[in-house]
Amino acid sequence: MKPIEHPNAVAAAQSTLEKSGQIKLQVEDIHKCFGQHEVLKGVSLTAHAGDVISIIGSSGSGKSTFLRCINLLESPNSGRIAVAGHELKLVEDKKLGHLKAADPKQLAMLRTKLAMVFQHFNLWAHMTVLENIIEAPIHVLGISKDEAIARARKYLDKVGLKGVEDKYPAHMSGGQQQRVAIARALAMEPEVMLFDEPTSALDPELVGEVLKVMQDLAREGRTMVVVTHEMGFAREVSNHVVFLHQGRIEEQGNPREVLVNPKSERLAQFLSGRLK
Ligand SMILES: Nc1ncnc2c1ncn2[C@@H]1O[C@H](COP(=O)(O)OP(=O)(O)OP(=O)(O)O)[C@@H](O)[C@H]1O
Repeated sequence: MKPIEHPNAVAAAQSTLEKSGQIKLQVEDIHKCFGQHEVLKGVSLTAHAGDVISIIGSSGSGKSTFLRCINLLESPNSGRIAVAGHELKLVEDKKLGHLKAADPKQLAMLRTKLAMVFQHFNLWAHMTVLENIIEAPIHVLGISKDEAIARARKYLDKVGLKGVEDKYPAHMSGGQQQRVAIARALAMEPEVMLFDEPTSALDPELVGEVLKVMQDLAREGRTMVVVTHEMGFAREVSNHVVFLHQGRIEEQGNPREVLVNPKSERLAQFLSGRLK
């Protein structure tokens, strides 16, 4: 793994990244404890442009915590994070014993490049679909309202939801709400999309419509990191699978190798009965 560049060498980092095939996300040696419980024991990940990385593992193995550490929704105890060549400058919060962003503005900027799609959609109930989507592009990216509305329409169209701009989330199915959440993430035009179990809260009959949208995004060359229990998605759509076990990467690689011929006994056990 190439060393992550220091933030004050951003220009140099960008030229290095261009040469090295556009690394969009580089996360190195993340450790995370909740009290005495060490949930992540040194997890690293590199996503190049167009990679679709599935993170799989048993319940409690640390998948969501790892994803949340990438955008600092959880604060890691140690580790390094770089997005599109910009390393996030982290300093130790001595009182709390974990890392925090040295510069909140840099964190805000990096978060615009990392859009997150949550298990429970996290749409604002008091806002219409359109308002949900245009809020961050206007207030965080600073684009005009007209441009934000144009983006919202474009990405609603992409997720197969035309004409729903004025609806409220409560009047939509879970699958539709999740597709709105994906459109909202797309409207930030991020470098990397992070998905935290995006279909786990859906009724089984609604899972397919969300997976189809994610498959289309993958085909378009979007860079995606997906925590998932959908082994079909991991096998058919992703180009890299990471199997987490008790906070460590137990095995990773090409889905056809990892999921069809696992080397690790634990992975074989995890997969038995899950692969159809
Ligand atoms: N905020 C928190 N405070 C204390 N412990 C936490 C917190 N968040 C997660 N944990 C613990 O960390 C461990 C890993 O949780 P995490 O949600 O990352 O696992 P997961 O692999 O995503 O599981 P699942 O597939 O069930 O979502 C679990 O033991 C969980 O109880």
